[in-house]
Amino acid sequence: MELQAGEGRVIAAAGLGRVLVATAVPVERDAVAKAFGGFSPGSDDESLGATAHGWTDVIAVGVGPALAAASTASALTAAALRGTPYDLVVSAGIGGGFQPEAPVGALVVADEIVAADLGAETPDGFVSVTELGFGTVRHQPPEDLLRRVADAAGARTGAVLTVSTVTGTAARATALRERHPTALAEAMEGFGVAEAAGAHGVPVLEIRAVSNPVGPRDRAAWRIGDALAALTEGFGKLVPVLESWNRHDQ
Ligand SMILES: O=C(O)c1cccc(C(=O)CC[C@H]2O[C@@H](n3cnc4c(=O)[nH]cnc43)[C@H](O)[C@@H]2O)c1
Repeated sequence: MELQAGEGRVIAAAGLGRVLVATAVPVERDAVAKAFGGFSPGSDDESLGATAHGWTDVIAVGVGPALAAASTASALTAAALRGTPYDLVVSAGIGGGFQPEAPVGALVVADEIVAADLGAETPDGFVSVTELGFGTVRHQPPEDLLRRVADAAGARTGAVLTVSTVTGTAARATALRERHPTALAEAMEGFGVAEAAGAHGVPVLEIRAVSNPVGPRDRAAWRIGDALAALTEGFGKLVPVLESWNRHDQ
């Protein structure tokens, strides 16, 4: 069914969920929006660059966990104040893939969203803020939904790490994998988006298309165009899953 801008409220009223997709940068936002048939006029929130697709808004929230958290929280609050709250938040974009499990061009759906460098270095190694007694370093997407999304999109599932510094050495890639053996990808926004969603009591997913291997810095190895194409193709396949998702499925 082709939806026009503005129909989101009607659909939400009928019980289907409203979805906020948060990418870091506009080129990722546009790649996701393409899967929904491109932009529709009548954005719900022009100041945040939101683009209405009936039941889904796709916005660029900025690079890094702090800006992503602040922008996502603003969008969630604005929607709630309008009386059209979101039922699901999806952090999406390109990311680094741990080799060989997540090759360039692969799609990864997070079964855990982990803040991998939020903690303290000690003589005995890294200690997370949770181990230090402060807050959480992980968010758990709804199991049933993430499996349905991954199956539909042909994606791998595993932990997606959020880092503030892009990994640039083999030693750091190895250290991350030792601490997080199920990690398939790293990126810079997922945990921030998840913290905002958690503060609003809204479930979260993270979907990453692999643009580069996690490891020694090699700009020539980036395949951003391929990753953006994979993002569009993946979202195209999972639109029906999101369309039928309902917060009562949680
Ligand atoms: O300068 C570098 O070596 C470098 C390598 C990979 C990515 C970057 C970025 O500045 C992109 C940050 C942007 O893209 C996401 N992203 C893509 N690949 C990775 C990665 O390997 N590790 C972390 N983040 C990545 C990220 O979510 C940001 O939105 C620079």
